[in-house]
This record gives sequence, C-alpha cells and structure tokens, in this order.
Amino acid sequence: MLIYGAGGHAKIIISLLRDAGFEIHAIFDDDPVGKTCAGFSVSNYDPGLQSAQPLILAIGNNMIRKKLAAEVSHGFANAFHPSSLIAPDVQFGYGNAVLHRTVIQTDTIIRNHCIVNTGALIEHECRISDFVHIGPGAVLCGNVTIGECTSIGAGSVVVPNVIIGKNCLIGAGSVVTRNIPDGAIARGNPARIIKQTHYGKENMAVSATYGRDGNELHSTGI
Ligand SMILES: CC(=O)SCCNC(=O)CCNC(=O)[C@H](O)C(C)(C)COP(=O)(O)OP(=O)(O)OC[C@H]1O[C@@H](n2cnc3c(N)ncnc32)[C@H](O)[C@@H]1OP(=O)(O)O
Repeated sequence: MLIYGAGGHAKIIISLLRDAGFEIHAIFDDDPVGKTCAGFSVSNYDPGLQSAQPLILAIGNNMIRKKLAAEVSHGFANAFHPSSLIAPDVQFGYGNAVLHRTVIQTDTIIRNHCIVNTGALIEHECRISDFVHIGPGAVLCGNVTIGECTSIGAGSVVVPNVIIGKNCLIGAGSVVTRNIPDGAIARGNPARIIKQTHYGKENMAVSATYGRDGNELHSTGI
C-alpha cells in the first residue's frame, strides 16, 4: 500500500493499515525534504514507483484530496480498520478510509475518497458523496445525505432524513436538524448557518480554516 500525505491524518492511516495487516511500501508528500512519518521516510510522488500497488490519499483536507485524486496515476484502495463494524450490504467506491471503532449501518452508500473518522456512526440508508469527511464521533442518523467535499465536525449529530449540500462545513458539536444548502458553514445546537460561501477560492479558504481549527491534517503546501 502507498500513502500520499505525511501529516497527522497519515499517522492514523498508517496505524490503521498496520492493524489491518498491510505492508506500507512508500509515503509521498509534496514537501518531503527531511520528513519522516511514523518512522517511514517520505519522498515526492513518483507515478512509476510500485505502480501495481494501490494508494490511499491520507490527507484530511477534502479539497486537497479532490485535487490530488485527479493527479495521481496509481489505483486507489479502501482502508478499513479491523475494529470497524460495517453492515454487509454497505456499498463503497474507492479511496475511502474507515477508521477505528466506526459503525456503518445497513443500506448506506459511501462513494469515493471519504474519511469516516474515529468512532463515527453512520446509520441506515445514508448517502455519502465523494471527498466527504465525517469527523471523529459524529453521528449521522438514518437516511442522511451528505454532498461532495462536505465536512461534518467532530461529535456532531445529524438528525434523520436531513440533506447537507456540497462544500459545507458543520462545526464541531453541532446538532443539524434542517437541510443545509451547498457551501454553508453551520454550527451550534440547533445548527445555524453562520456563513454562506461560494465555490472556488473562497471555499478553499474555508477548507484551510477548517484544517487550522480542527487539525492540520495535510502537508502538501497548498
Ligand atoms: C482527527 C481530527 O481532529 S478531525 C478534525 C475535525 N474538525 C472539527 O471538528 C473542527 C470543525 N470546525 C469548527 O468547529 C470551527 O470552530 C468552526 C468552523 C465552526 C468555526 O470556525 P471559525 O469561524 O474560525 O470560528 P472562531 O474560532 O473564530 O470562533 C468564532 C466564535 O464561534 C465559536 N465557535 C467556534 N466553533 C464552534 C462550534 N463548533 N460550536 C459552537 N461555537 C463555536 C467560538 O467560541 C467563537 O465564539 P466567541 O466569538 O463567542 O468567542
């Protein structure tokens, strides 16, 4: 298995892969000089290196995962921690990381390059689009839909049947009781929209803010 990213989230992915019995062949980063990650040396991405090995984007920032997914030529793998409990009919795309002690219930669909972070609970019939991050300990109740590149903050609860749009950021500890439109930043109990963003540059800034406040999970220099 190959890893792209050498920050805090990459350390968690390495722990997951070791627990799941995978061998780690290389760790890539856009700024590798002098870096090590969990005891491994870090190098620039090399499309020709171990080209048959699958790669996982170990970067917490959704926008950066999306950008890199379009650039990387290796195939992508899903990574599941052995302690995760996943109903047999849950459908996954590729490039997803399902971390320690997560629960994903029946008839849920998780598309590509999502992170289901430590201890998150995704209930029945949820629909999770590409590049989503479900934060540590977050709870999605039944039949919740999450749009592309949205982040659900740590410990948040989304009540049943709610639809959260694309490129949204839900603050840590929020309770989302109503649908949230694309590009909104919402927080609190009940969650209220505190900022409505547009796509593009502004949303990249929001994404960077999220990284700063939550956890600096990437180190790709963007
Ligand atoms: C492994 C991992 O760590 S994964 C990382 C997961 N990351 C997260 O869950 C973090 C999600 N991000 C947040 O919750 C952020 O705090 C945000 C996006 C909601 C707000 O960010 P900012 O706009 O930068 O807020 P800022 O820090 O300037 O605080 C502004 C005010 O909002 C309050 N506030 C910030 N976050 C929250 C929150 N989640 N819920 C309620 N109030 C909040 C602050 O206390 C502050 O209040 P004050 O003006 O009365 O002092």
